[in-house]
Amino acid sequence: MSEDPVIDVRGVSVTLGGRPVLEDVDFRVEKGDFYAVIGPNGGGKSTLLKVILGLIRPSAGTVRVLGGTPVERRHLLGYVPQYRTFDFSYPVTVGEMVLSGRLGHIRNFPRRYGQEDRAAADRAMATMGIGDLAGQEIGALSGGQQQRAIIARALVGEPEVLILDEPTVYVDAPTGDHFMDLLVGLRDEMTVLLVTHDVGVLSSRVTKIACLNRRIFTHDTAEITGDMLTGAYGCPVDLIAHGLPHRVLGEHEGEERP
Ligand SMILES: Nc1ncnc2c1ncn2[C@@H]1O[C@H](COP(=O)(O)OP(=O)(O)OP(=O)(O)O)[C@@H](O)[C@H]1O
Repeated sequence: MSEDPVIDVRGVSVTLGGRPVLEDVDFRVEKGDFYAVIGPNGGGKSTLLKVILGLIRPSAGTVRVLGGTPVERRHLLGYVPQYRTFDFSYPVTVGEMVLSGRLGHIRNFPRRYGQEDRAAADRAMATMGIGDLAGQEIGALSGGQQQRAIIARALVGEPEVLILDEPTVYVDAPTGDHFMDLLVGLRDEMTVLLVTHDVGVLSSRVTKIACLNRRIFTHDTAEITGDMLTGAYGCPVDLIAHGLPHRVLGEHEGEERP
C-alpha cells in the first residue's frame, strides 16, 4: 500500500479581502518529492503555503499535513518566508539568528539553548555553506548570504518538510542554481516544497511542478506542459531552457510587445 501524502490539500478555497484567492484547489505532495509551484504574481502561491502551514484558514476544503492538522504538525515543518519579510537591521549574529530556529523545540522554561541546539545550528550553517559567517552581524551580509542564513534557520529544527517561498528571488542566476543544488541535496532527509517565479532553475531538479493562478494545474511530473502554463497564466508562455531569459510571456490577444 502506498504511503499517505505528506501534504494533502482537498477542495480548498480561500477568500481574502472579499476576493477569491484560491478556488477548489486539490494538491498532494508525496514523501521525498521536490515539488515546485509556479504561477503569475498574485496567483495565490504564498497563500497556498500559508494554508499548508495553518497560518490561513480556508473557507472550504481540508488540509492534512503528515497525517494531522497543519497546526498539530507545524513543529515538523521548516518554513522559509519571502526574503523581503525579514528585517535585517537587528544587531544579531548569523549564529544567533540560525539558533533562534530551535526555540520551538525547547520545552523547558526559561528557554535556554543546549548543546544539541548549538550542534544543530552548526550543522545547518555548514549545510548552507555559511559556517565561517556565524560570528558576523546579519545586517552586514550580502543578500545571497542572508538568504542562506534564512534557509539555515529553517533547517535547524530538522524538519520533515521544508517549505520555501521564492528562495532564489534576490540572488543572481549562478547563485540561484547553487541554491537549488543545495536543496536537491536535502531530499534524502526531507520533502521539499517551494514556490518560485524562476522557472529556469527548476526543470532538471524538481520531481513535480504545479501551476497556480487561483486554480491549480498539476501534472504529477516534473514536466511543464503548455496546457498548464496557458491555464495558469491565461496566455501562451514560452520557456527558454539553459539560457536567459528563463521565461517569456507570450502576447495577449490584441496586445503588442513593447
Ligand atoms: N491579507 C490579505 N488581504 C487581502 N488580500 C490579500 C491578502 N494577502 C494576499 N492577498 C491577495 O491575494 C492574492 C494572492 O496573493 P499571494 O501573495 O498568495 O500571491 P502570490 O502568487 O504569492 O504572488 P507573488 O508571486 O506576487 O508573491 C493577491 O491578489 C493578494 O493581493
